[in-house]
Amino acid sequence: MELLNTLTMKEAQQKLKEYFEDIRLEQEEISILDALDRIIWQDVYSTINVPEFNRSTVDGYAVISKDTFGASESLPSFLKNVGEVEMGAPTKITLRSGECCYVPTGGMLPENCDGVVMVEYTEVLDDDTVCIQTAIAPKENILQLGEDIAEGQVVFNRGHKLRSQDIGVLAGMGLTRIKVYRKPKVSIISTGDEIVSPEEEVKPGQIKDMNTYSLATAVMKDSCEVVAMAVVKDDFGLLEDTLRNSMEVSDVILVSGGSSMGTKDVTKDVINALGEPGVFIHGLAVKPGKPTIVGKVNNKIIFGLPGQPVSALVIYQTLVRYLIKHLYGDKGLIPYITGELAVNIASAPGREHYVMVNISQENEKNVIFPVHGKSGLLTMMTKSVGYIKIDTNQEGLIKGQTVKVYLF
Ligand SMILES: Nc1nc2c(c(=O)[nH]1)N[C@H]1C(S)=C(S)[C@@H](COP(=O)(O)OP(=O)(O)OC[C@H]3O[C@@H](n4cnc5c(N)ncnc54)[C@H](O)[C@@H]3O)O[C@H]1N2
Ligand code: MOO
Repeated sequence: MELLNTLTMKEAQQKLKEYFEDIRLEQEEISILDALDRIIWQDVYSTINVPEFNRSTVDGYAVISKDTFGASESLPSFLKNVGEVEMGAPTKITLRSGECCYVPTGGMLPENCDGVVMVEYTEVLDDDTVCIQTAIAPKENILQLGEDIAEGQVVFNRGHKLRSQDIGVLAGMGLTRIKVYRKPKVSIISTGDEIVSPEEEVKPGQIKDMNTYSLATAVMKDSCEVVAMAVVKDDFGLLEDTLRNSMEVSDVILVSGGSSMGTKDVTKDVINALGEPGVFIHGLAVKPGKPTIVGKVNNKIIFGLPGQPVSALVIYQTLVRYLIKHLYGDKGLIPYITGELAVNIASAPGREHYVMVNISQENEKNVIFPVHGKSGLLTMMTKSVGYIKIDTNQEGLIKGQTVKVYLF
């Protein structure tokens, strides 16, 4: 019997990169309101300064900071009040030594002003005189022209994934449309004679489909477009037809089930029948997820994920996501947090283990608890916040050891 020729996860990622080096997504231009979590296509330069004028960050009196040096509540400085800055309008005031003027938060600073004293530290003595009860340093309580973004500056690099704060900055630079990578189009196919739709009643031996739903939503979360979903019986011809149709409309196809060594596990043979180069990975030295398949046909990427719901999602997170990020040039690192293991965790060397975990916070420390279970039991993942990795050659991890938790 053929044995799975297992690669480490790193080797598999490397191989994926080699096979798909030539596949790139095109760009599209979209409104920034639709751009959350999308990946920037080209470096973004600012054509303006932000802010576009020197402005105050407090409600107070615009001053020449030197005029306040040495001032205190008991020994205040007295400055001549020469007027008021209007919000949202330019000011013509130019301060001379010994003068001040009222400026609201965000208001334009008068010429020569290099700081603002908060109103709390001032007292208006009469129409002409303001008593300053504190000293301020040069540049205190002001934002200078271009201090946030300078004209001509590269604000975002190609490959950056847009977050809400980034979209705010784009708006601040006057950009309401942005070029991003087109979303990868993904088809999700679940195989198995036993799989029925969640709305259907199950007969003995049948189960309700989980993988289509968990994988489709995982893919959406990674800024991909789900173009087709199908449940297919374990039948060579049916799966071949479904895959052929999916290849017409998708960049990536995720098949779950039928990846192992059973007589009805046909995913690998079907991918090979579709064309060259066909399957180039079958078997990973990981747990869960050992029978994973990856193939390439006509520049389309086909994953054969293990049918077990946990294995399918774990391989999605560790391998499929790696490829998706590569496709759209996302340079973002996979975030993790660290914590201390609450207990020993055993592991057999030879495979990289992914152990689901939960976190509790004790004495301001993250304490990490494993959530054990079989890879057919998806609630193992619903009870967890992420997973830790145990290296291929490690025999386990020890209580108290610091570990990285990759969050879902
Ligand atoms: N002789 C061997 N048997 C198995 C091996 C092996 O190396 N040698 N590997 C085991 C491992 S590890 C896994 S994981 C599974 C993978 O099996 P398949 O990819 O062939 O998947 P199926 O047999 O079709 O299904 C496995 C299991 O998952 C359930 N399933 C499938 N699809 C769905 C779905 N869409 N929603 C919910 N649950 C699903 C299915 O009913 C099965 O219970 O192979 C082991 N065997
Ligand atoms: O490794 Mo399989 O992927 O768990 O049950």
